[in-house]
Amino acid sequence: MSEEADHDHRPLVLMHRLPSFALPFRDRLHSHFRVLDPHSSITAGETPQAFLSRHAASVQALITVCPSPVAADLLDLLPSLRVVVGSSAGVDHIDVAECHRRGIAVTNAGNAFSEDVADYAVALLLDVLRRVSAGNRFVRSGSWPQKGEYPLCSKLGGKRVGIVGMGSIGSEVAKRLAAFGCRVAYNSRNKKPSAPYPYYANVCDLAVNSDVLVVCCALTDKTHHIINKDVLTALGRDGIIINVGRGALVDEKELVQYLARGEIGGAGFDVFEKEPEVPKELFAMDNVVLSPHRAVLTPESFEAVFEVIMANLKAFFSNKPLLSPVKLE
Ligand SMILES: O=CC(=O)O
Repeated sequence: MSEEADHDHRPLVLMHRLPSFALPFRDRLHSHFRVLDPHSSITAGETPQAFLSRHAASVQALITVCPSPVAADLLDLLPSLRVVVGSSAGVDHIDVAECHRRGIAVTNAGNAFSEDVADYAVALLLDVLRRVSAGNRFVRSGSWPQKGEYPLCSKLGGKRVGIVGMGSIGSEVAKRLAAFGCRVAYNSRNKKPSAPYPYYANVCDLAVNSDVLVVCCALTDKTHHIINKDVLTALGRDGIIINVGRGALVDEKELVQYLARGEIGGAGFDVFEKEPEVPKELFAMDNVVLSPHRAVLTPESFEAVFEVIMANLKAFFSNKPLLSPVKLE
């Protein structure tokens, strides 16, 4: 770093492995913080590890992007780190317990993505039920009208939708689907006084009473494979699974087999257990809609998340309450 930077007392913020489309935000951070960005500051031939050890000692804040892991090995390189500012809603890539053990605060994207993710969940569900993508393929392949009648699809209104995770994304999904005339119920760690829908403490009970499950809870040790064999069996052969949370919320291997055997009616995935790997069996299934983890990605969401990042950083360095702190489970 330059001598000038040595006399600059603004906190040093490391932007860790940010995708190139997030880089314009770097310039806007400059007004309040010194910004260390390996993308543009790394010396030719230097490894990211070597770059970090050169600058790490004074880094006080880390802006991180999912799924880049933040765990003990990275934290060991950053002895002055005081806050990890997550740019995603999910923080399963951050070892929150380890951060808290070291006295490092953690924040996430708060509600910045909730509306866009909820829109996307509805889009996937509509697509699976009404076969929009499948119809698109049918027409483009020249099958219409040569290959006979296109099969009937199914109406959204009136469906019993079980929402797994009634956080800010879940409540936006509920609001939208209630407006479509769906009967919404939910499962969450706790009953939410603010959610005017039937609550099921057990996901299997929710599945038995649902035509569709929309999965949008946080991935933790407790929710890993929350959608398992028992839940799929309870949902039944006409049931539909939409996952906009994290791949590992669903036992993907089981779900693929249930779909292959016709024991689940359809699925919409924005996330996968080992993304970007997608089980090949899904490619041939017309009752499945696949998406490359894009539910959050709109310019509007990006602007909103930048505001949240900035607000968290400013609050942290002026000893004010954080906007979206992540607490230990
Ligand atoms: O997947 C994206 C997020 O967690 O914000």
